[in-house]
Amino acid sequence: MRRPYFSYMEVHVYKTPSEVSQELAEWITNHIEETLKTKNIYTWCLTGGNSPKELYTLLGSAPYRDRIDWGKLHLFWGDERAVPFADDRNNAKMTFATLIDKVPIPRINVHVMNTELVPEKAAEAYATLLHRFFTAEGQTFDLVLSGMGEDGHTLSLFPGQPVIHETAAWVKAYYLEPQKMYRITLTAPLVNRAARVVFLTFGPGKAHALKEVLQGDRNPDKYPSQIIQPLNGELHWFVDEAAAAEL
Ligand SMILES: O=C1O[C@H](COP(=O)(O)O)[C@@H](O)[C@H](O)[C@H]1O
Repeated sequence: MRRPYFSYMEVHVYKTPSEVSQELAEWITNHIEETLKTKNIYTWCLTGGNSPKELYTLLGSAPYRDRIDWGKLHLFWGDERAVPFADDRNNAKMTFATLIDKVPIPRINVHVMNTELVPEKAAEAYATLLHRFFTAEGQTFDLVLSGMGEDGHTLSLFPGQPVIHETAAWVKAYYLEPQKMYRITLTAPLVNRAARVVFLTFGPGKAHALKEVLQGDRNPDKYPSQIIQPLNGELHWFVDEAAAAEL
């Protein structure tokens, strides 16, 4: 088994995707409550994809909605497809529909990637925004929620793309030829300084990639999720039994 070198890693396995979402809703709510006992704001980087929809719906409903001090949260996104906000493929659009429109968070605390700009400018603008919250060293987000595709990608770090190995820029835009689309993504140097990174992933289609990411030889070009290794923070995987079947 590949030995992780980050400070802490835990794999949380539950029977069904719904159980995973419920446990993670409780876990995130507890983390927000605990963190806000000692800090005034909680910075949370969100993920797109299908996996978080039930989680977001739970967090936008009682009892979680009422336990969270939404005025102290700042929401960001880990990646975005360079399509208008109104496009169903837009990650932020999905998050508004499932969570943000249901909770009393000030709009000024919700930091979407501006896909009206050309992608490189959108990445630059997002990096500038992030520099208002985080310094060049030390902890960044309180929480990064991430997903993993069947091909092992996370954020918009897709297999074989040079952006996987970015060491300086916090945000990058690039043309993803197989999808004929620009992607805008946070990079490992920023995400790996989060206090906690949580991957949420389900289903038999993810089982092989999950085994390779956690137990295979190091090969982030093939399995980009391996590049996410919080330096001083915690890494958690919330998965269902089907995704965990090959571990
Ligand atoms: O392309 C993307 O996919 C991943 C994984 O999505 P899922 O539907 O398999 O959960 C997601 O984390 C990322 O934000 C999205 O842009």
